[in-house]
Amino acid sequence: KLSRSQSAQWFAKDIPGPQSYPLIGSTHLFLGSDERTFGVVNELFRKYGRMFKLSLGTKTVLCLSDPELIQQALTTSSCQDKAFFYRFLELDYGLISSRYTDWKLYRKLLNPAFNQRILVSFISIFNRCSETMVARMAKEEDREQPFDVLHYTAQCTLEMVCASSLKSDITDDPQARDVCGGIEKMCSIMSSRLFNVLLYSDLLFTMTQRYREMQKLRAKLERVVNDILYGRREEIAKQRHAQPEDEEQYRKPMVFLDQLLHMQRAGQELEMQEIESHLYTIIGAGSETTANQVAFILLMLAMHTEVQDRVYEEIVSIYGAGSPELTHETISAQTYLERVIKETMRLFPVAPLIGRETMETVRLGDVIVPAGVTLLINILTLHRNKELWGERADVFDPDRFDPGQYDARTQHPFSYIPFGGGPRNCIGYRYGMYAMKIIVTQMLCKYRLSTPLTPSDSLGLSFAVTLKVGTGHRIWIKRRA
Ligand code: HEM
Repeated sequence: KLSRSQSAQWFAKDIPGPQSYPLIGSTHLFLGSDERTFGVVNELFRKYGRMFKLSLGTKTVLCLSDPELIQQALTTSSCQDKAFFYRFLELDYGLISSRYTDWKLYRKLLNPAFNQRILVSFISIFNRCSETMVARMAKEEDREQPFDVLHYTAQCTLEMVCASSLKSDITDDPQARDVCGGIEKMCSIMSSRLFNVLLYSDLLFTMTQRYREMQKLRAKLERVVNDILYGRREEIAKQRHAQPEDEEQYRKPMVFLDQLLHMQRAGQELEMQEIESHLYTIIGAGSETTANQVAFILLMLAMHTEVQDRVYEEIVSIYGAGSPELTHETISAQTYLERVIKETMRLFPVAPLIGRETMETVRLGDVIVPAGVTLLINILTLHRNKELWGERADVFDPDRFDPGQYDARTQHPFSYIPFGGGPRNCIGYRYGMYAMKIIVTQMLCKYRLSTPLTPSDSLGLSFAVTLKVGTGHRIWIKRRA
């Protein structure tokens, strides 16, 4: 009888892939800087196309590039466990990493916290946080050296998530400001384990300097999160004491933290460890992704000033001059901005690598895949595949998403998945779209953006859970008349 890893290797014997050696697999290919490693990964996806196998230590990873296979992997119920490397996030109970069986209940109970009515009620919060961010940026006006706009968007999106989903105002809190850089650094340490087989062992990892650094960063984050969590818990207890909740009130959708604190499993509240895991997940997933994505959007607008002018014209035509009055209706009317966001997410999807694990034998295309095999999807190379996006796949062209040009009948639905796909897609995609639209609108109302970077420059992309740029999202800002 074959062991799980032997049967995983055996089924893949005829599938093409790079040279692999005992114990290390193909990880020798990934030595060097993060930028080089990500470059090699992307090159492999481009070279092998449809499907190839990659051995990471003793793990067999099936890499998928074909939208049909990706759709199967993301939607089939027996592929809904997360890949082994999500364990490195150390968020075992949060939505992103949890086991499929636990996840089903979590997702069902947390979905209402992202319903349309709750999101619309966040617009004023997002607007206030964006205005604060733009006001902070005044010190960068007309500077000779460009600055990395990510520093500002990271603080802004963290404040947004805390104020909306966690009901906690952390504006200008120095502890919280520290946390932004901390989350970014933690992501970089966690993702560095993926292509370094020596760090798969928790024991070896705990002996490294990176681990110690991670513990320190986590302790800082814990202080902020605990203040929020225990503060809100006490408030709810006081409210309950003053006015006990009736059945109807209890069933009303609440914001994320309240929904979590009311969540019950078999009549019992969740363990504190589970609640904390959910909180870290939502803070990381909600702020890191949106901050990086919006930084890419601002960089693209700075690079393509004709596109920026069109977005600005649309803003003026909807809001007139002066401070914009943002509502669900006006934001929905910003259709050109939406195309710009979609096109940026095509070229620079901030969650570029996602993975699943087969839970039982499953057929993917013409291959029978046993249980325990990791499936890896590279959203960045999928979105730049010339067979799916044409010869100009690498060119930034928001009109690609003009409803007159975009043909949903010929474009495979899984050729564009910036928010993932299937049941474990992004729970916050509408939240993220609102937040990004509002930040960009506030930025462009006040500033005209430019950058020394050009479309032909290499941005030095790398993977650190989210997509990173070596050059930084460097822009200049000039106040509009
Ligand atoms: C531009 C913004 C965003 C992008 C590009 C993005 C992207 C993604 C992707 C690709 C996934 C799937 C991960 C996988 O398959 O393993 C995901 C999942 C998730 N995202 Fe987002 N996300 C964004 C914003 C947000 C926001 C604002 C929140 C919350 C406030 C959020 C919370 C989550 C959660 C909790 C999951 C796990 C869902 C589950 O498995 O049930 N994301 N996101």
